[in-house]
Amino acid sequence: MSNTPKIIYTLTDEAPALATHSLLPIIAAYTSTAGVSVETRDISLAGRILAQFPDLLSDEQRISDDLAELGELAKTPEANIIKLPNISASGPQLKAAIKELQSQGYPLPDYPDEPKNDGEKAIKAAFDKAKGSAVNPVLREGNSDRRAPQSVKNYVRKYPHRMGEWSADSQSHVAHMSEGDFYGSEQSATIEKAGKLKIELKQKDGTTSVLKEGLAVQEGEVVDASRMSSRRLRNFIDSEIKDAKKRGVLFSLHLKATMMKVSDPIMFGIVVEEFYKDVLEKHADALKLAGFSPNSGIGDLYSAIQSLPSEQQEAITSDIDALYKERPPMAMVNSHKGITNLHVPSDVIIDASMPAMIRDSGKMWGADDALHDAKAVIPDRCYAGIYQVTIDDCKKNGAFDPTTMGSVPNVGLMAQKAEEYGSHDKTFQAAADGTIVVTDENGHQLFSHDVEAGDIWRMCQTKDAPIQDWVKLAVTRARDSATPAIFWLDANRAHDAKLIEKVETYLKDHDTSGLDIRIMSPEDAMRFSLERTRKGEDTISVTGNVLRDYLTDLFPIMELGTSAKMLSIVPLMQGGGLFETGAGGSAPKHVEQLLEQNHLRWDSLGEFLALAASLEHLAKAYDNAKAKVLAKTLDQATGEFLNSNKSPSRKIGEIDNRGSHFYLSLYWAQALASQDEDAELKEQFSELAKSLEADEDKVVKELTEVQGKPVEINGYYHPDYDLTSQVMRPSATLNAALDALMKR
Ligand SMILES: NC(=O)C1=CN([C@@H]2O[C@H](COP(=O)(O)OP(=O)(O)OC[C@H]3O[C@@H](n4cnc5c(N)ncnc54)[C@H](OP(=O)(O)O)[C@@H]3O)[C@@H](O)[C@H]2O)C=CC1
Ligand SMILES: O=C(O)CCC(=O)C(=O)O
Ligand SMILES: [Mg+2]
Repeated sequence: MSNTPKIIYTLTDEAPALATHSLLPIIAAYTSTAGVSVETRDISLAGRILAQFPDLLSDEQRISDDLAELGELAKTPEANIIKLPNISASGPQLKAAIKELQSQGYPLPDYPDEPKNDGEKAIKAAFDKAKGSAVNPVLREGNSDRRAPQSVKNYVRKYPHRMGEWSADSQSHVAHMSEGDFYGSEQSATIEKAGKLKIELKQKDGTTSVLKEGLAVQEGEVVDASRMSSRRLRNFIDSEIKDAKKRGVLFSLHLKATMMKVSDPIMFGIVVEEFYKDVLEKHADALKLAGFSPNSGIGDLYSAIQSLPSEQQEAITSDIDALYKERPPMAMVNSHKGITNLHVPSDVIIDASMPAMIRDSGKMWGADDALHDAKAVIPDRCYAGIYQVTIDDCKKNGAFDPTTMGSVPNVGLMAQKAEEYGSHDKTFQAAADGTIVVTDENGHQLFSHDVEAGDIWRMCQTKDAPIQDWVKLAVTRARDSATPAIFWLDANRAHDAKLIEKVETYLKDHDTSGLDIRIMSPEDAMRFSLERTRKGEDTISVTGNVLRDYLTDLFPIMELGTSAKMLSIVPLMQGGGLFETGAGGSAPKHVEQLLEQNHLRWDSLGEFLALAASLEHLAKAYDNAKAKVLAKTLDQATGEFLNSNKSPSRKIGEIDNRGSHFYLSLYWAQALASQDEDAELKEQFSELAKSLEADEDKVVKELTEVQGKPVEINGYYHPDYDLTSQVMRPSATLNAALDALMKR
């Protein structure tokens, strides 16, 4: 253990990155009083891209690979990382970020969609390291513990968010495949002896190609493989488009093209091809020439065709407009701007999009700017059913009531790239008809799937140590909060059946006397948890990686209005701590509002909660009494902050993110001034508390009077740092007070 206590605060993207410019100076000033240093590391999309190309950049432009460094740090006991949400870039976002960096003078190459030689292949591979969910799997060397603290539940009971009303005759529903999907084809095995696996495609024509070899597996780890038939997916989409039209409901698609960065963009592309089939077939040659890629969404068509003659552009766009009349109405991301559900693969991300629909009466926005019932297409069956169960419950019992409902915290298996979310380097689209087989070093065959050209095949790994740690975490949580804990595992699914064996074994390692721990299929577990939650009872969900992601948006969004109010801890397996902020994303819409009106509605509650947990961890690890006092008083300040309802408003002229930071610092200083555990802190903060109290009106005025006008920060993915700081720190009075604290 090194001697200097250190917290690493991550610099990310969009709204959380903007908020950091205002919050970090407060955190740095307060923690400096306990001898804690706060260092930043850049894991933003722009930073991740630049770190890939050191040789192309000048000395001033070159930056270190902070993500790689943090990935290593996460494997050590010293790790104390506060991780804010970052962009998990889809193809279009990655290209936009590259373009912006090029325009700022960074000599980066273009993204080669179809690399033609080894040089281009290397460039694509470098960019792809920054693509999709590139950060979280690297840092998550532990399982996840996400919950709504009692203070937050109390706040919501006092200031409940709005929930849309549900009607029993809602036509909204989930549509999933009934055959040919990943669920139906899964094969699973537990590895008996460490070794190496090989994945091959044995083509019908007799040739064999190696897709991957030397894939290391550990003893006791669970591996599985499954296949999504592209033909069956196409058939399914075709019939669901017709069904949506017949029922008069919106057509919407819910995937996770960011986290599942290889398989889901392909599935997204197939849906785009089916929905716009007639137009895409009619103009196939022109669109090929223009470089349109369906996997990037129909938005890509509109940019690609710019290179075509204008008559051809018009012919294509008017055919699309005509097609919309034939097709079912589409769920919209932004009806004013004509952005549909199929525009960009990262616009509709299932973990957040399904809960938002369920919170809003089961409806989504149509092109007419009104809410309508919708068909939510979630092709694979592994997890689709949980949303249908929730919809059925709302139809029967009405919307959930945030003032009375219980809570569903989550203990999620995610360490060491567990399950589907670690499958990208083992996901392939079959180049030809044949069989994909997996064999070990002795030639023993583990899995075999017949595939047709275009099918998606993927393999997942779930290591044994993370499973043991997950079971332990579940038992600890159940004990600490005296709450039933349910393992959401489906005995009829090959992978889950293997996990059930392990869970049953590892539960015996712990004292579970008096605890209510059960294993249920996801749908039964959902029914059980919803029934309890309606009665105000809490139920811990213990799930794999995907359900961890889905449930930690679904329940917080119903219970708290947003997953930003979650406490999200990752106890790292080597003893360090990773403190994630909230469970949601980087809120691009919030950036838009800041740029247009200088108002940032981002709620940093997740950051406050994470910081308190990080300080508490640090206090224990370094036996630092002052850090302990800081953690305790920050908790009190957060309680007061919630109680006084100083969360950012959505309205111009009222306190926004920056105002909420001021109030947190005021309450934190007051709590430090009132405590008697540390006289030095008491003295330092008494003075600050007094000056902040005296200046409250002045600071709030300085923070709100700047609103209502557009601001410029010179970039979206890579804004100017100093300019952004100026925008985010408009109160000279608050800045001076913090400077004075730092100088002491
Ligand atoms: N951990 C991570 O790093 C994660 C990253 N992402 C990434 O974030 C980006 C955007 O994803 P998206 O699915 O749109 O989800 P977001 O969570 O960013 O946004 C959905 C909506 O949730 C609300 N919201 C989210 N966070 C806050 C907050 N702190 N305060 C107030 N409201 C909040 C906002 O609602 P309203 O507009 O009504 O205010 C927002 O528009 C993507 O690039 C995605 O890959 C997504 C999830 C996790
Ligand atoms: O890493 C990502 O892309 C998203 C992560 C996420 O949604 C989550 O962990 O809840
Ligand atoms: Mg999520």
